[in-house]
Amino acid sequence: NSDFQALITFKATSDRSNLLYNWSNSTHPCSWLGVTCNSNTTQVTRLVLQNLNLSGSIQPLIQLTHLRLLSLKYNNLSLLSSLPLDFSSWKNLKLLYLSHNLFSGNFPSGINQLRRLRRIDLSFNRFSGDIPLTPLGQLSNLLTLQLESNEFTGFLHVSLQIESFISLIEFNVSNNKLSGEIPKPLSLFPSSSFNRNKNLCGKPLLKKCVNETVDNEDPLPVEIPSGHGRKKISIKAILLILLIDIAIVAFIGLGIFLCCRKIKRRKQKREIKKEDNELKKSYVYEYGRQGNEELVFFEGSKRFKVDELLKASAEMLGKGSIGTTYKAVMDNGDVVVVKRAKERRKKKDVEGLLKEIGGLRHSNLVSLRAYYCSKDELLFVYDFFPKGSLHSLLHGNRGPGRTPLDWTTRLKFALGVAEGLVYLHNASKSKLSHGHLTSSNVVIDEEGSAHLSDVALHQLMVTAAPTNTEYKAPELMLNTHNSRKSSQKSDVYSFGVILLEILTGKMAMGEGETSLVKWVQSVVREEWTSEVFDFELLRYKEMEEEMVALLQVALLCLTPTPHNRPKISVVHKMIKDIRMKEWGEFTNSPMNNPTSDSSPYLSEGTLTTSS
Ligand SMILES: Nc1ncnc2c1ncn2[C@@H]1O[C@H](COP(=O)(O)OP(=O)(O)OP(=O)(O)O)[C@@H](O)[C@H]1O
Repeated sequence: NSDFQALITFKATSDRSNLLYNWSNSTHPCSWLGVTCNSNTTQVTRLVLQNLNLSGSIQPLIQLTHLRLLSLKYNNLSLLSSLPLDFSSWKNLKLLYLSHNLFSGNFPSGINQLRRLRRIDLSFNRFSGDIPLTPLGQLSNLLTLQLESNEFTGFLHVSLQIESFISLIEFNVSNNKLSGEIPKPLSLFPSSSFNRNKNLCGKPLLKKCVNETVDNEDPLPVEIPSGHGRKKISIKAILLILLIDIAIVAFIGLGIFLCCRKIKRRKQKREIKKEDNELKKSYVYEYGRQGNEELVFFEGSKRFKVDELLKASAEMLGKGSIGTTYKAVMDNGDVVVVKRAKERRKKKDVEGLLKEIGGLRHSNLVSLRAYYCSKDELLFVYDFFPKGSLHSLLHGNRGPGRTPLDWTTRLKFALGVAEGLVYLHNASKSKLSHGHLTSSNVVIDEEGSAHLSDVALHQLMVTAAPTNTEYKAPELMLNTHNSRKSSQKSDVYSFGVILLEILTGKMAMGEGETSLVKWVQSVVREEWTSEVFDFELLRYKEMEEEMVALLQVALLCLTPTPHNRPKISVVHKMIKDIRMKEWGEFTNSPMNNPTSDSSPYLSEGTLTTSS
């Protein structure tokens, strides 16, 4: 086996202190210190040999083509002779940690071909020469690039044609010998990323760059013939004319773009208005024709008449599998959500279950305030939650300007949803279940608490089935005859999917062909657990244990057979146990303090108990 042969050669040349004493023929190489293999124990996938006084060359390890993690931190490894390092054979490598060694020479070649790379740490070595930033910028999965405390020279050149370093969250080239201006894509990193480079200048460093182009007479005047003989136009003037031309074209383009957008928006508004009118019309029609149907309110709600609801200005929030949801602002300022079901039902068939649903009261549920059921119309009235859904907080506006969701807030959402479900599952003898738990059916209040909406609504419907199959438990997918019959155990499965969304920041449908559930399960199987977490969570390194614990809870909820899936009360307890500190402290979360100008990330500090 070439992998094992490579390990033996490496030990022979590098382990002079014989600290790799169990690397012997009497045991299988996959059980050797620091070695992890694939499932058929034929190839090495991880090699972690830190602080083992290893010296000499890593050349033999280049053979390990299935490596995903290589960490050789804190050794005395270097290059033998003047052989250049070529890492291009490590096609599967995701994490590369070579810091605190004696590597020298140019930046190892072939790194920019390792498309799966997420972290590169070459810090505290003696690498010299240029940093090939433009090729490295094409590594679209790269999260960290640590090159500090080496002897790199030259300019930090980044090609602007490509969206360089779009994924990078940590970058450090401090304490090198770099010079010139820091390019724009990198200037967003803190000054600590660039400090101690004598000749580096520009943002974020305080040192301004002095324009080195000499402003003397134009060295190369260009002669252009004119009607009156020859006139000299400088290169500067030509550039200026070109720039003005480009600006005019851009201006016209922008004008056209804005016009198109305005027309499109007007069209959308007209469509929404049409839908609103439709809603109003149907009320008028019903009310006018039958005259005897009214909204049925549940205990504790402020009451109003259907015609008051009619006068309200309505805005469509979205269309779901049940029907269309509107936000309605009444004349007295009251704001409610009206859900208009696609399906018509006879009042006698639904009022029993609706009474049960209307009687549910819990701080993590959206209470049904009222319903309206006539021959042609079925409406549900709820309170309005201005912060919107968990889905929009997690996945909305993922571009620049997004406010990241900190870990504590996410953990609080998870606990809130679990608490709502525990209440729901124990609220009645009829063993109510939610039936369509998704992140868009979890809305968030002003205090940052999660509330389950659309509770049990699908159980009222005959034809409308939940469309988002990503949340459906396997037993609902397989049993077509009974596929609409959700259960408390299928709620637990859907909750598992929501937990994965909270942890990964990815949508349930996943990317490409693979659903989120399948993707997470495959990554975890390959022991890349921490790789699944949302990059917004990567800065909470000290809380990774809590994330891993919540991931384990999520995977338990996703157990394929309902019989082996835990009850929600067990799941709730497990989430509660993740953080042993008082959960009451969550009220300090920045979600609850919108006036706080501190970064959301700082909220983690508020968790330390005073005791
Ligand atoms: N009480 C509420 N307050 C604020 N927003 C709400 C409320 N109820 C629902 N919404 C939002 O309105 C939008 C439309 O909701 P709707 O339930 O009709 O569809 P959906 O949740 O996207 O789809 P489906 O329920 O079929 O999965 C969603 O973005 C949802 O988060």
